[in-house]
Amino acid sequence: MSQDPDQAKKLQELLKLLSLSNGDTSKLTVQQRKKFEEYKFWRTQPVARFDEKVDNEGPIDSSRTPADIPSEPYPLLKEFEWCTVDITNPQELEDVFVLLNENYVEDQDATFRFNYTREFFNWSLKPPGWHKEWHVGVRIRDSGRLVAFISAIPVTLKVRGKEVKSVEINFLCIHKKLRAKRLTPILIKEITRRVNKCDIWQALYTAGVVLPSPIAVCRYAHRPLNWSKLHEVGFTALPANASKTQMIAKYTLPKGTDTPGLRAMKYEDVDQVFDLFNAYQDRFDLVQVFTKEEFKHWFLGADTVIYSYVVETEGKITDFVSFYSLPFTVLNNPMYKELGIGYLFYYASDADLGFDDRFDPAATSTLKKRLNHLISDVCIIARDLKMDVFNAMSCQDNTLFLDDLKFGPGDGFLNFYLFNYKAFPISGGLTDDNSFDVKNRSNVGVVML
Ligand SMILES: CCCCCCCCCCCCCC(=O)SCCNC(=O)CCNC(=O)[C@H](O)C(C)(C)COP(=O)(O)OP(=O)(O)OC[C@H]1O[C@@H](n2cnc3c(N)ncnc32)[C@H](O)[C@@H]1OP(=O)(O)O
Repeated sequence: MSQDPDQAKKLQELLKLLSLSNGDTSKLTVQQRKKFEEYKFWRTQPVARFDEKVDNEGPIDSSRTPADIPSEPYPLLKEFEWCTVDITNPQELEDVFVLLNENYVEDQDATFRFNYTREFFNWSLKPPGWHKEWHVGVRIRDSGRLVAFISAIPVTLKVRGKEVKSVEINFLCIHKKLRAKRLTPILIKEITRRVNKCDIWQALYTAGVVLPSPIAVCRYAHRPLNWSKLHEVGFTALPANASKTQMIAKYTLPKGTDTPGLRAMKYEDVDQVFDLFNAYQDRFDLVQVFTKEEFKHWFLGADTVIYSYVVETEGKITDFVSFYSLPFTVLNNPMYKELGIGYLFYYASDADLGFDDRFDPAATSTLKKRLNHLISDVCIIARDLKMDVFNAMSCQDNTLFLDDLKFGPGDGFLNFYLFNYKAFPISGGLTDDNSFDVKNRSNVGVVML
């Protein structure tokens, strides 16, 4: 790859964007954070200070009821107006994905963009119990143009065994031209108001940026499925000591899957998979509790977005795995229009369910073997669906297979936050030097889109 300064800068941005670092952690910077007092907005919110000692887990402020919450939206500058985005209306849905596709994440040279689709939004923003009022937008009063968005969906969390009625906040986005104008705090206060009005006081959210205060930190990992294409579009560099042929050989997967009984999940499987899934999730300290209806939505609710598979042996389902698709559009490239990207979502296996302790060496070894096999097959399925890279995080039991299956640690970290809830830290699957913690794994059992 040529290394003129522009090219090098671009490459660096791209690596940051998808965090494909080929396992090179030497350039990792320690995440910078301000002092708590310098977070002008966050210091006013019910969140823990950095390194605050937690005595008891639970709500920070539980003094209010919906009647104490204002009925009117927060004031905005007169050029702007609030809107509730009706994503069942094709034009309004279009407004959201134009905003996100153009402003959510993009490298500076406008070479790549997330290619959010209608199907993706219908799946991610309309789970059972969704509220229209929780799809909050800001429009320019004169033109009606949507320039900011934030969303909440209802979820039930379980934090170390305690159920917490919450929302998940996602897709916060402000048009590039309106950045650094303190619109974010207003959007957050407005969505908080709308959620509080429904008598919900806690939220889960994730961000790459460090805010007060993460309860867990996970790291991205990337498994190239089509190394030549990733290289050709400038996503991944050729290491100095390797040839292209060697890199292609390194990442070549077997021709077909080889787990007997592996097949796409069907509606008829839901009862069995639901029980297996709940039994498996029980091991983690932070999970989302799904109703059966939610389970169907999240795992079977959107063709071409969510892919779910099971392993069935003599009528019994022993394993379940799912991943979702969120491609990048490649702009201005003569050869490629799109990069296919798969994201590991939830999975479950009965491999170690017979053990009392998941860290028992025999339990670890049996689950590790099973997961390596299963996820390797999932990578093959993803490759056959024309995905070019497969992403996973260091959460769940993923550290048991990430290194073995050639997932390279990314430059990106994801911080997990709870709003208005104090909790002891939860391990995110990382050691002190930020490599994957194979021994202790992670106790984060929630996967955020
Ligand atoms: C009970 C119900 C509760 C519901 C609410 C729960 C909380 C939900 C919280 C939201 C969860 C979102 C989950 C996701 O969707 S994370 C995804 C975030 N989106 C993107 O990265 C897309 C591209 N970026 C943008 O659109 C903008 O850069 C954003 C909107 C991110 C910031 O725009 P801008 O750069 O123009 O900033 P500002 O001048 O308006 O505002 C500056 C203030 O905002 C604080 N800031 C910056 N980034 C984030 C961030 N990602 N979460 C929370 N706070 C953030 C910052 O520390 C500062 O506060 P303080 O340092 O002075 O204190």
